[in-house]
Amino acid sequence: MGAGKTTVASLLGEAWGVPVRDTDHDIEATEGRTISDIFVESGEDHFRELEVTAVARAVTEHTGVLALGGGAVMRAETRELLDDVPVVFLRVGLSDAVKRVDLGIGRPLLLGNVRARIKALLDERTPVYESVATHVVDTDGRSPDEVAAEIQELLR
Ligand SMILES: Nc1ncnc2c1ncn2[C@@H]1O[C@H](COP(=O)(O)OP(=O)(O)OP(=O)(O)O)[C@@H](O)[C@H]1O
Ligand SMILES: O=C(O)C1=C[C@@H](O)[C@@H](O)[C@H](O)C1
Ligand SMILES: [Mg+2]
Repeated sequence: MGAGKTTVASLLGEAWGVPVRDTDHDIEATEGRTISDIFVESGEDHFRELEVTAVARAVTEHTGVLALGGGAVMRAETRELLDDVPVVFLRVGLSDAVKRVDLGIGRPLLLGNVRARIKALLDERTPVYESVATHVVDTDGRSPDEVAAEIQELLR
């Protein structure tokens, strides 16, 4: 969270003239409720089920840039769906992530101590992100435009 997936996907879509999708947005549109409400009303496990379906649908229907939710690749089913496509891991360190997530509002997994929650998630997830990624781009201290430019070079 706060790595810039949504922001950078949108910049890449503009640069390449291709459609952009974001599975978090797809889930909110299909459900007619926010991610926060889904977590509170139905729980994280239910959100993860919706997320697998959303990624499967996007991978089938969509050609262009796809931004995932921050926890999507923690599910093996989702990782398998990404086997045949380039996957960019936007790496962010604790301090830049904390600055970017605006107290964690709208990000239910960050409720409580935002810094501690991000640290725990980064520790748990970084090896998985690295294993799924075909490309890794550092985002600390760099603007979204700089990050998007590096990805354009990598995927040229
Ligand atoms: N490289 C960057 N430098 C500074 N701010 C950034 C950068 N990338 C994104 N941001 C800002 O950080 C915030 C979070 O970005 P964004 O929503 O794109 O992250 P995300 O990875 O999609 O998060 P989530 O996993 O919650 O969907 C936004 O306000 C965005 O403008
Ligand atoms: O990192 C996560 O687990 C999440 C990230 C967001 O993109 C949303 O998918 C949701 O807030 C959960
Ligand atoms: Mg996002």
